[in-house]
Amino acid sequence: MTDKLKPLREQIDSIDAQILDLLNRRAKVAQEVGHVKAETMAPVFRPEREAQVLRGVAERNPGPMGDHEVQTIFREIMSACRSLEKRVTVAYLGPAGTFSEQAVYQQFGSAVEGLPCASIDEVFRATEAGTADFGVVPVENSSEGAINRTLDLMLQTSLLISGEVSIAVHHSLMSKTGNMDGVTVICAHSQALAQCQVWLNLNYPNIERRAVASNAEAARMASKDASIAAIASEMAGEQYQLGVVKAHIQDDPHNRTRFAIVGHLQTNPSGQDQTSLVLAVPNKAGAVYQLLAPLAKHGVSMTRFESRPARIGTWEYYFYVDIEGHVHDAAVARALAELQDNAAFFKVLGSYPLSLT
Ligand SMILES: O=C(O)C(=O)C[C@]1(C(=O)O)C=C[C@@H](O)C=C1
Repeated sequence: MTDKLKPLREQIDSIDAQILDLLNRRAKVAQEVGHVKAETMAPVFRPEREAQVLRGVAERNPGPMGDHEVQTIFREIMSACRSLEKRVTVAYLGPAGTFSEQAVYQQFGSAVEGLPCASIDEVFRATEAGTADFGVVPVENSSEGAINRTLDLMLQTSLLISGEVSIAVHHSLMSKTGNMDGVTVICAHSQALAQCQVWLNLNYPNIERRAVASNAEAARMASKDASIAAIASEMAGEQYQLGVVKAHIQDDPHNRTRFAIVGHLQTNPSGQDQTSLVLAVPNKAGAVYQLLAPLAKHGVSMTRFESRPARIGTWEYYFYVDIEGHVHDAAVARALAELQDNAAFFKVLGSYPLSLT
């Protein structure tokens, strides 16, 4: 056994030495890129370039390593190289251990400075003020729909969307002891309580449910008090040393949340992009149909259409629309110019690479 292992491990050692050498050669080139960018004040984080690199390695991957695993490794390599140019600070809805934090690492890799914020409003404020280079905010959940606060803030902000991330959301019921003995209340964010309501009605119909600021806050509370159980990610549970009563209790096994990366950056085309808009029309028959007609005329696909009541009285609704393509694509530019002419309100929230997952 050991005789057979020894030469194989020697091969691995030799390959590791080559990988290490290549990684550092890549890092030195990234440092040079950093110097060029510093001279021209160019942005360090380039989402379109990172998306192209990650798509490229998956396309060229001969296996046996899976495409997702290869992309995860290259995401970390770019994160480490980027941090040699500048360590990017990213604000998110905290505390640490939330799905928002997971979204930060999924987009930026682990060589990033996370800035946990108490609310979605604060994520926008910190990014607008430059305390953080970027912010990560939840946009919609596959079972609960839009995150209305984010949509409302998108309307007012000067920030642009520069990327999106989709996270699989798995909730676990956890407590200090790992069982429900003596538990009188189950705490979680209201969204998580809603996403687990069928399971909770079946299994713990008589235990009080209490909405708190975040799932991570629920986990922190449960770590201090044995009468409290929390619904949170297992990552949050580990952080607060909770025992798992039952894993994956969300009603929809495919539950996902989509997050937007917001910042001051205008992202260049990556080849596979999406553009987010907010629109409003005068309140008359056929207005929405007319408004969207230029998209069909120029062959631009709409991938999302969401309405929010306007609370200022002038128009009835704001429409949040995602379309395929980048504002710099000729067909998209033509469609948007015509669309803007018919709209009572028109705002481009940003063009950015489609998320990998
Ligand atoms: O190509 C660049 O602009 C780089 O800075 C290099 C690099 C990389 O490591 O590949 C790092 C950071 C950017 O976000 C994109 C790519």
